[in-house]
Amino acid sequence: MNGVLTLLRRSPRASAGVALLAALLLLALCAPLLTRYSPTSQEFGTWLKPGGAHPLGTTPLGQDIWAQLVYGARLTLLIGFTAGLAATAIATAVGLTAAYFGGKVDEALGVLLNVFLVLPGLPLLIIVSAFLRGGGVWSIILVISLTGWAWGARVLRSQALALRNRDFVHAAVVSGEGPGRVIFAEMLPNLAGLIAASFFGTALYAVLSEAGLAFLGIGDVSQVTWGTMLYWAGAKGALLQGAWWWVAAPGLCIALLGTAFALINFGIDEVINPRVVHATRATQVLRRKKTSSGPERTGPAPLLDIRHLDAGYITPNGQVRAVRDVTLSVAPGEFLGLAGESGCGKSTLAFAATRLLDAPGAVFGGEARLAGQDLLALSSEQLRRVRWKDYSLVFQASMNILNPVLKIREQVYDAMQAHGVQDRARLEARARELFALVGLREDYLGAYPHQLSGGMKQRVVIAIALALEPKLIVMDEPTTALDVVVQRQILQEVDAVRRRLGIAVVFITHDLSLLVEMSDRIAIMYAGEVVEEAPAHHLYAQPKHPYTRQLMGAFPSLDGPRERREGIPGRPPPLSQDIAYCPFFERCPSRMPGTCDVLKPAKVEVAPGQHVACFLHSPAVKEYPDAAD
Ligand SMILES: Nc1ncnc2c1ncn2[C@@H]1O[C@H](COP(=O)(O)OP(=O)(O)OP(=O)(O)O)[C@@H](O)[C@H]1O
Repeated sequence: MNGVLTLLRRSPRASAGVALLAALLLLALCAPLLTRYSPTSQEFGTWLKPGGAHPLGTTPLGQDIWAQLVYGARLTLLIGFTAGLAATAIATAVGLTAAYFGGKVDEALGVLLNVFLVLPGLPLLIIVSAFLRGGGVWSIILVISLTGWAWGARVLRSQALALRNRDFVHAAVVSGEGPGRVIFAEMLPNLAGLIAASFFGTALYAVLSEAGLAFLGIGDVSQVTWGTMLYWAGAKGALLQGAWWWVAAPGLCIALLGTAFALINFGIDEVINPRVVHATRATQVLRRKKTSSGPERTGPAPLLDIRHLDAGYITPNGQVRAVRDVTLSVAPGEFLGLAGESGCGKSTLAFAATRLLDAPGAVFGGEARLAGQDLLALSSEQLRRVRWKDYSLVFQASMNILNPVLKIREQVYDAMQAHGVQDRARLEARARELFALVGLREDYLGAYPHQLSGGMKQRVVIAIALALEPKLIVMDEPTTALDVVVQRQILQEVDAVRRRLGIAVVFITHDLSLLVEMSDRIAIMYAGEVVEEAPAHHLYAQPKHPYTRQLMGAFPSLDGPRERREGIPGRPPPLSQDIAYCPFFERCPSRMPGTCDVLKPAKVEVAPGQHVACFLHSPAVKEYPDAAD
């Protein structure tokens, strides 16, 4: 309803179209009030001129033309609306199914679509209606619906394809919502304007097709429609007899109806296009959790256990191995920070381990276990059940997962509903509780995403990620787009919540000083490998890997005077090549030619919980203690 009001307010064309359509609808509905005569009765004089009891005269069969016009409006509008609805329903179903499923489904539907698009409209209509002759007005509706859906389907498919790649749709998929729910609850509302425009476009096509078919004498010409009026006027030589009004009246009505549909169609386009252009947003949520024990770790059994994970991208120029033989684990309730320069593979690691790496991304080998369950071996249905409930993920562009046309409340409900919580009172209570947890006022539940600031949307996404109390949340630079103060506030709240609920967090960022403050343990990645991992305070006080040291040096210290910081000279090796030696060799100030550029250092435990992959700390170089410290 709000949408219709907005349309009328913003578009004078749509208002004019709606007014015209309303007038024609009134004509059809009030037919018995507008004439005393039946449209089919033949009781009057023939070829009477307009005037007196017959405002539009009579036909050569003695029928009242005005009565035919007002009653004819009923069937004409019925055909327009019903065929428009049916064709739009087919177009929407085909367009969205093709876009959502993609691949072979899209190809098959694309072939069907192209066949219907290249078949010439009128001949097709004539052939199909010849087959369905005798079915009365419903066969005409069927013919028009079957021949009129393809254009709408093509437009809807291309828009739905763009929508399918939007973050909020990805987030809905990974949060466990089934295809039906994603299509109808997430994608469809965003296509409402386009679907409405498609409906009015198809209704216009239906009215014109009916008139064309009727004029050619195809279909049931005993029915009274504006089209069959034209047919009889032509067949009886109305123009030759000088009865031009018999042709003009239905012709004008068809033109007015067509104009009304076209105006509404234009109006919708006018209003929805800018919205489509401006509708952007950011935030992604997923989840994950894991358990298993790694040989290098002592203490509690890990929740997330990544072993020898190899992942990356398949490009036309070969494989990019962005994650190389990574073994990493996270204990229940632990805050693990993952740091490293841009492009070192942090996001790829998070995506690969949580089964979110889409093509051209691929996992080449290894394991990622969550509470003992091998995530990489799960079917999509099993995965759907695990995500959201057991683990969630908050991504860099975290505001994008919020659907612009749904209220925040529905989006907070969605994840819970997808996992079986249906009771409205429970949903509402939980939503309020979550908002309190992330420091948002409850009344924002009733707002739309555009009414919230970036920081607030970020909190909403984090609230959604917490909705089912997952055991693990992976956060990939979740606050990068926000200012430092908001960033810190949000992180402090996340930390407080995870401590209270015992949730483990994997936190990815470039900002090592932030990690040192927040994390229990930190893993440093370089060129796709984890080169050092250690308890946060240990890493801060005693970084062992030359890369970690340089990375520390590139950030301001937590205390002490302000001073100029230098970046790390040089660049990491390209991840498209094999690196059978220390990947940091070229940039390392302590490199040992003949060793570091020939062999790969294994990870060794240099202090409790501190593992380093560097020959400076391997037994072979223990004789160079000075170099190691
Ligand atoms: N779609 C892709 N196709 C090919 N290579 C890719 C693709 N996406 C990422 N890469 C490459 O994979 C490597 C790792 O990228 P990734 O985004 O995981 O790094 P990151 O450490 O998370 O970086 P950032 O901190 O900038 O997000 C980079 O070298 C990047 O160029």
